[in-house]
Amino acid sequence: MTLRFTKGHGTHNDFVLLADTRGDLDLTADLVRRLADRRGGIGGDGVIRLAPTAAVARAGEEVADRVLAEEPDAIWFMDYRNADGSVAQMCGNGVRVFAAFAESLGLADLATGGELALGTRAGVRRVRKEPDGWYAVDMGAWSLPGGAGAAAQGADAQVLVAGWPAPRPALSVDLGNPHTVVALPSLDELAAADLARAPQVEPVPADGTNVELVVPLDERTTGDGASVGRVRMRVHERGVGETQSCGTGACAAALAVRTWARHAAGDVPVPDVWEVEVPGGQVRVRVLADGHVELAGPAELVFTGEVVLP
Ligand SMILES: N[C@@H](CCC[C@H](N)C(=O)O)C(=O)O
Repeated sequence: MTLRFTKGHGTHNDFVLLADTRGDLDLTADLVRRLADRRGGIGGDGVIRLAPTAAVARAGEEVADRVLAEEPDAIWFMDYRNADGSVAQMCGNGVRVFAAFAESLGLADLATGGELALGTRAGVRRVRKEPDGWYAVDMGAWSLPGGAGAAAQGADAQVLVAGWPAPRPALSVDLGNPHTVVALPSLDELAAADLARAPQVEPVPADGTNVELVVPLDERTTGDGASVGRVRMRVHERGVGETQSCGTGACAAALAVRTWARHAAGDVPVPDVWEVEVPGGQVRVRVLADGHVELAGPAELVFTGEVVLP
């Protein structure tokens, strides 16, 4: 049997995309691992199945029922799997690439100012295309699981990266999927960090976490006088390892740095727009007034092919 696929990426966070428009593909963890394998398969940080939201609901995922109740137009669902075969709730770069994939299949038209509402395990996500070709996603509500106490302290966890003499304080941020963000004092330390092994997080998160190492950079001022925050980050993704980018991680990084800046600055306003540099490029994070956060960045489809399944 052969399976058609498309390979795509968002700032080099790369995915194998499968168009399961009838919703009958049995995407087992073993199949995901084989497709994502960089030597024996196609290779990717994750596998994305585009399936009818109704089919995902029929398969027993209650979140798909909630998606359709909230937004009946969200007829397509992003079934996201990490490279190790585990299921993840959300993928920010993946949503943008999913939108580009849906356009390529004729399932969405974003060129004329339209919007694509899609289902994910973290709820409905809405994507629009900007004039420069970037995709902007309303990533929904974010939160600090540690609450106001963690915001005031700047930390509710500790992270130990291999080779560090001691753990460092870290802030948990929820983007529909879990993140733990650690500030480093210099770009040299960021570059030197050993992310080949999974960082140790305390308290140990029940469902694992994605870990972002961040260095806040100087703000820049735009032509109209607005301040834009800047952050550089590296990420170790749950279920994958170090990746070149992570969209939900970029949002978590910007939100953590903004939280730290707010507490350090007292009443001085902090930027709502943040440019996040990742090894694979740059994305933009905008903190919205309604408690949501928006992620914008590129999405590329690279090639299509067929894989032979045993
Ligand atoms: N790369 C993603 C996040 C993918 C899921 C993550 N590894 C998890 O398990 O939560 C992104 O761009 O957000």
